[in-house]
Amino acid sequence: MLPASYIYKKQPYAINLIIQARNKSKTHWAKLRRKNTPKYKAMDHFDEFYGSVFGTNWQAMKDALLRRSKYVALVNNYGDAEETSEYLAKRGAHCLKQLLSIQEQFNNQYTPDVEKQQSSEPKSSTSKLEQYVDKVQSTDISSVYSECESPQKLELSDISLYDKKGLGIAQDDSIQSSEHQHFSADSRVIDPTMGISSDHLYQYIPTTKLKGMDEWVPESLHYSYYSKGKDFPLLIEPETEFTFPEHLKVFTYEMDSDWIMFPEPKRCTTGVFNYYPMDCGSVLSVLALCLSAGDRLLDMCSAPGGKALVALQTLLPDIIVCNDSSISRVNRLERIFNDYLFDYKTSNKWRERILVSRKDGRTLQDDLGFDKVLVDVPCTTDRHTVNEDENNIFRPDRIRERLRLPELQAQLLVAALRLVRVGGAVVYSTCSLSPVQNDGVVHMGLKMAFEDHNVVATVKDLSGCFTRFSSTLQLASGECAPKYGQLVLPSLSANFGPAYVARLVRIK
Ligand SMILES: C[S@@+](CC[C@H](N)C(=O)[O-])C[C@H]1O[C@@H](n2cnc3c(N)ncnc32)[C@H](O)[C@@H]1O
Repeated sequence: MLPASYIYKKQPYAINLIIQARNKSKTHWAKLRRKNTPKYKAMDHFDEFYGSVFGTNWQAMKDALLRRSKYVALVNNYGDAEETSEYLAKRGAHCLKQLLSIQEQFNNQYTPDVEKQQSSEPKSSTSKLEQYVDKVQSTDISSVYSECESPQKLELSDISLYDKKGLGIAQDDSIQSSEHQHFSADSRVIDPTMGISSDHLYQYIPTTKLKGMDEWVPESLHYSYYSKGKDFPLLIEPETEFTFPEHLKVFTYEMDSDWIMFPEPKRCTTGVFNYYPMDCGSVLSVLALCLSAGDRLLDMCSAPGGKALVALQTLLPDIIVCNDSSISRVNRLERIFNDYLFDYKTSNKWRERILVSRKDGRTLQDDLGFDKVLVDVPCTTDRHTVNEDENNIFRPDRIRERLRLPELQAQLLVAALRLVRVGGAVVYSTCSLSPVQNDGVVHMGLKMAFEDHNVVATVKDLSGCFTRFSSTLQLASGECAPKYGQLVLPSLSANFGPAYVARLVRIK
C-alpha cells in the first residue's frame, strides 16, 4: 500500500481535494463526539437559559467562566498574620477592608443618591475611585453603615417568579422547542394560567415525572407546583447591621489585574498555612451573616470548609457546627482545619468550639436555636460545570440529582429557617447564576416555611451594603439583578463567582 504522502503528491489536484475534505470531515466528527461531554452539554444548556436571562451580558460572563478564575487571600490569624499581611501587601495586593472603606468614602462624597442605586458600571466608578484613592490620606477603618432605603412590602404577585427577569421565563412563545410544547401541554404539571411558556421554567420537576425522559427533558417543569396555594406576606427591608469584622483580613488584587496570581501558601512558624486562596463570593456569604461576638453558628453544608474558615477567621463565633452529609468531603474539611487551625487535632479548645457533624441538613435538630445559619447549598456549580467533565452534574447518570436540586435546596433552606432562633439570620448561597436556584428557591423556602411550619422571615436587602464592593467585583444590577439576593457575576475584569447571597432574618 502506498504511503499517504505519496498519494497526495501523485494524485491530480481534484482528487487531493476530495481526500482532504474527507479527512477534514473525519476530524470534524471526532471533534463533534468530544463536544458531547457533560461540560459541553452544560454550556449548551446555559447558553439557552442564561442567554435569555442575562441577554447580551451573557457572552462576556461566559467568556469569563471559561477563563482562569480570580482568588482573594484569606489571611490565617492562627499563623503569622501580620507577617503574611505585609508579604501580600508587598506583592501589590490590597486589604479588602481598606478598599471598602475607601469605596464608601468615595460613594458618600462623589456619587449622588440616584446614581448609587442605578450604577451598573463598576469600571467607570473605579477610574474615579482611583483618583479618589490618591487623595485619601487616612486608611483608618471605621464601622460601615448601610445606606438603604425604607422597607418595601412585596406581595406574591410582585414576585419575579413569573416574569422574564426573575426566572428567565420567556414571555415569547417563539423560543419554545417542540419538546417543550409537548411538555407544557401536560396541564397536570403546568398551570396554564401562569402563562408559562419557556423551558426555563422547567428547572424544577418532581422526580416522579422523569421516568423515561432522561435524554430530552428540559431542566425543570414544575415551578408552579410549588407556587400554588395561598399568598403569603413577604417583606424586603434594607440591611443595617452590616460591618466588616475587625479581625478578618482578606487581600485582593485590583480589578483588571487578575493575571496576577497569589503564590502557593506557605507554612508559618506554627506549622499552619499562612493564607487560604478562595473566591471573593465565598467571603461575601460569610459577611452577609453579620456575625457578632459569641454567636452560635450552624454551617449546614460546610465541606470542604472554606466559608467556615472565613467565619473562624473573624474570631467572632463561640461555636460553629460544621455539618455536611458527605463523609469524604467532611474528611477534606478536617484536613483543611488541620492545615489552618493551630493544634486542631490535639487541642480541646477546638473540640469545644467546632462541632463536626455528618448528617443530612434536613434532619438536623437543635433546641436552643442558632444565632446564624449558613446554607451554602449543593447547586449546579456553574464554573466547575463548564470546565470539568469529572464529577459533572450534567452527566447523564446525574440527571435526576440535577433536576431535584431546587427541591433539595428549598428543603435545606426551610430546615435552616426552623433551626435559627427568632431574631437570628439565615444566609442562603449558591455558586450558580440560575434564577431558579437563587431567588426562586428563596421564595419557595420562605413560602414552605410559612405554610408548613408557621415560620416567618424577612428578606434583608444587601444591595446598599454590597455597593462598596463595586471596585472589587462585578455585581448583577438593573434587569439582571435578583430581587432577594446579590449576585456576583463572572467578569474578565474581576473573575470571581458566580455567587448568589441572600440574607433572611427570622421574625416569627
Ligand atoms: C457548595 S458545597 C459547600 C461548600 C462549603 N460551604 C465551603 O464553603 O467549602 C455544598 C455541600 O453540600 C453538601 N450536601 C449535599 N446535600 C446535603 C444535605 N442534604 N445535607 C447536608 N449537606 C449536603 C455537599 O456534600 C457539599 O459539600
